[in-house]
Amino acid sequence: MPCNNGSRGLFPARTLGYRSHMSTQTQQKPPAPKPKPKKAAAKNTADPKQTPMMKQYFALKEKAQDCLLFYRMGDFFELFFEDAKLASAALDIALTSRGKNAGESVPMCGVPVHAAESYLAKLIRAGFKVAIAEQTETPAEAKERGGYKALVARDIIRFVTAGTLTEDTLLDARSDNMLVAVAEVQGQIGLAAADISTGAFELQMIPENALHAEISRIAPSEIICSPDLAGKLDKSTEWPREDFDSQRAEKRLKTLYGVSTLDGFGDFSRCELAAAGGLVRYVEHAAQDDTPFLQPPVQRHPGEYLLIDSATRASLEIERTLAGERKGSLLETIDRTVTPGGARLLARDLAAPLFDESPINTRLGLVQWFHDGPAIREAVRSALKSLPDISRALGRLSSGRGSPRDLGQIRDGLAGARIMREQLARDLALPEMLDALLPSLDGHGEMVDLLERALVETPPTESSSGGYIAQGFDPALDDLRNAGSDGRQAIAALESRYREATGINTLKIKHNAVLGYFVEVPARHGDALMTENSGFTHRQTLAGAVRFNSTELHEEALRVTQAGAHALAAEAEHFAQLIDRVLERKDAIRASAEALARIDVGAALAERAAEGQWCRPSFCDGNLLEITGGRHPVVEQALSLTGDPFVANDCALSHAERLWLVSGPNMGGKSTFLRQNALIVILAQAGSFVPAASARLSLVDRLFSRVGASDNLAQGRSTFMVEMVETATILSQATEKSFVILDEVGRGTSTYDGLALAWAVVEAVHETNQCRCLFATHYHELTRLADRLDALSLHHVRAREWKGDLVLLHELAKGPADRSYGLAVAKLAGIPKPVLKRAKSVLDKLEAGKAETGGLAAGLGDLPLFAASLEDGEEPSDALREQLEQLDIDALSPRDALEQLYALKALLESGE
Ligand SMILES: Nc1ncnc2c1ncn2[C@@H]1O[C@H](COP(=O)(O)OP(=O)(O)OP(=O)(O)O)[C@@H](O)[C@H]1O
Repeated sequence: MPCNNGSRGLFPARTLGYRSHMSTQTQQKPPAPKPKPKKAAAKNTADPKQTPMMKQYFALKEKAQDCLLFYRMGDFFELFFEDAKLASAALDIALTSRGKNAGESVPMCGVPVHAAESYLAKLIRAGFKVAIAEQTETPAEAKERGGYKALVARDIIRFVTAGTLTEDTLLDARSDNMLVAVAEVQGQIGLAAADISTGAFELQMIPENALHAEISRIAPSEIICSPDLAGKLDKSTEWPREDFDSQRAEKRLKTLYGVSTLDGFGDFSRCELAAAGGLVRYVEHAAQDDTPFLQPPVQRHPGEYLLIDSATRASLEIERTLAGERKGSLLETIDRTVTPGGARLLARDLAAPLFDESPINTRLGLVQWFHDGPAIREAVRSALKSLPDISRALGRLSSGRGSPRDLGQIRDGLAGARIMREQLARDLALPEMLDALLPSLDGHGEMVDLLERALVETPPTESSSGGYIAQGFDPALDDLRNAGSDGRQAIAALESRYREATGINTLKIKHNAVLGYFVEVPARHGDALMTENSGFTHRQTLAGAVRFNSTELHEEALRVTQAGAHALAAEAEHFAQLIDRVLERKDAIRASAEALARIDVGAALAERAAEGQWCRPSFCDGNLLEITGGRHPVVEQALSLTGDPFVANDCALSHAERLWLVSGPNMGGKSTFLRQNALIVILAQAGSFVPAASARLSLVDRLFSRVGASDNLAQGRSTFMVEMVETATILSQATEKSFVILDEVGRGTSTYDGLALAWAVVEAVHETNQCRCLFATHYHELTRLADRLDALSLHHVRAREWKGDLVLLHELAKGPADRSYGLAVAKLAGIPKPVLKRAKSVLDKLEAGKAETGGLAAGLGDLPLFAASLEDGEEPSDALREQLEQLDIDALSPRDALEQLYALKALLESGE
């Protein structure tokens, strides 16, 4: 039975030699993680008559826990029991059965080994995890060990999970693939995030209320956490608490990086260490104790970034639309990167805009340089296009899953980087960012030369068949190859000689995997070669042909196969040495990859800016947001497909005019205006030009967006409840430096309740949070607030009725809207005429009533302001509270404490 010893993908070259190492490692492993029975596992029914194979299967399944078990049998990975049912349904492949267990037939399905990656991709995407059980010895070894009937030993060589992938075919080239681990130590939360495919690794300590926002920024493929946190995190996998122990974690990290102290990487808190330790252990487990490829951890400080909570992130459709699509998102609209590394970096930048002017300006300087130099931009972008993804090639090589093609990619990527450096260095006035990046594009000369000499031009993705070491690199290898080809020529010559000698023109020398080389003649000539002195030995008779061997053929064949085997071994040795050489320089290679990605992002943003006539934003102190001619990039792009122009609008917020109340008809463009300003803030702080004629802003620390109730954000909770939860978050967290967009707060409930809430929220934002805010509303009554709130001003989107039809101008103007145009919009939408007519008569009645009673907001005229009413509410004295405040608990003996409790209780009952 062949054992795959290819060098890439799921089947690292270590499958066989790995055995002893694995068995010792397996014994040392900490207790297996508690299974999370997300998907049903195979049912292990004890059956006294179980075959040895079934016993082995169940032992492996026990180890695989909540993963589907791919059990290697010959050229197939087989799945049994529940696993087979789940996989056959998910993969749409036939479910069969094999033998019996506990009297019932065993469901089974299988996938061919050579196509396993594509099936795996499907399963992982469907949310499964898969354990790969390989044969760890050959049938011959098994026979030697345990006699004729011995079962081939198998073991799990890898757990394939969404967060621990490295294979090209299983990953999206343009997105990071993040694994997150969360740990809690003494009430503090640590978060570790890593992309195993590139080795990126970051740690941070975060307040619990920022955890979800951070997870939504990272958008991980997989989350693991200790059992006590499992309830707090959706879609997470529990992992044993001991792996999150901070002391063990520290040791694990020191071993991983071969250092005696972690001080050189940062001053990590216990919770950060715990999270990092859990993550490293999980990755080690997934790769069955292979050392994970992880860069030294980078410490992240939340204060360095613009904070965006998950609801805001979702509603602004930054990386994905509300429907979960990349298409239609801000990212898709601005992404002009030409390399996968650049695309991933742009997504990261956009997910975490900065809160520090200096690095933003450094990024903007790069964009500006490419913006102002279309020729160099074009040249750089076309050079980048042809470069391979070095980060991921390096990731695969580091994790032992590399192929000769990955070495070729490193060679081509670094050669390209060197040329790019030469090209860029010709310019004397480089921006600060390029000055800093250029040195890391070079310095690999010797290694690139080596790879150029050693590898063929297009190395294969499989190392097992050889053929990737270039001719002339190793004379001994060339000799072996020559010996092989001499042998093959000699065999060809032998064929002609035999034809002549036997007079059989149809005689052929052929080769197959079972017999090796043999002489074949049609059946009718078989007898002629059967004679004793013919020099041929009979091997096989088929229906139409007879096959023979000969001493000469045997000798030549031996020469060919031996030379071939030696050549393969020589290539494998070179392969291992070349990988070592590359890994010696992995930090420098990674720096080159990062520099290329940054250059790609800079040039891509410049390209986008030039395409859309975007401007460079500038920053100032205070609380300003001054945009002239601002546009919504996604809506503008959508409109351009139909040829409709986008109407640009200005926004001018400052501390003295920090709250704009925007009213106007439905479909008038209120939401678009609100969102475009939020997107401009994100783009600016991410270091991009922005879709506007000019933009000046003071840095925003937190961005909040609360979208209209009809926008279908709510899933699981009622729409109004979601609206209120999000509004509550804004009111409790927005600071003077924040920017808030509130779209139709209060719409999701009865008119009176809605208006009352909207009213109170506007007052609170104005008086307490004092942040910059755009507030869109249909409650005309709110305009009265302009009289009492100094920093609130009124604006509306313009519309006109022309010949009975509504014309939406999408243009923002000062002052309140004159009317709501609700019926006119309904007409536009095609509401039947009788319904419209009826609505009109109801409206007339309502308006007549409003004139009599003063309308919905009658009686609000003498309502005290929000802040004033708060003060009123806080005033009454409270003896109980006062007495409690005076208590010095630390100074109390237990007896005194009890007495105090009695006294407090008595006070409460006295009603004072
Ligand atoms: N500035 C603009 N220029 C051109 N078209 C625009 C502009 N703003 C909005 N639109 C168009 O109008 C549509 C509706 O805009 P939007 O959703 O912002 O209106 P709205 O006032 O918030 O409506 P509602 O009150 O019903 O929520 C957009 O999808 C877009 O097609």
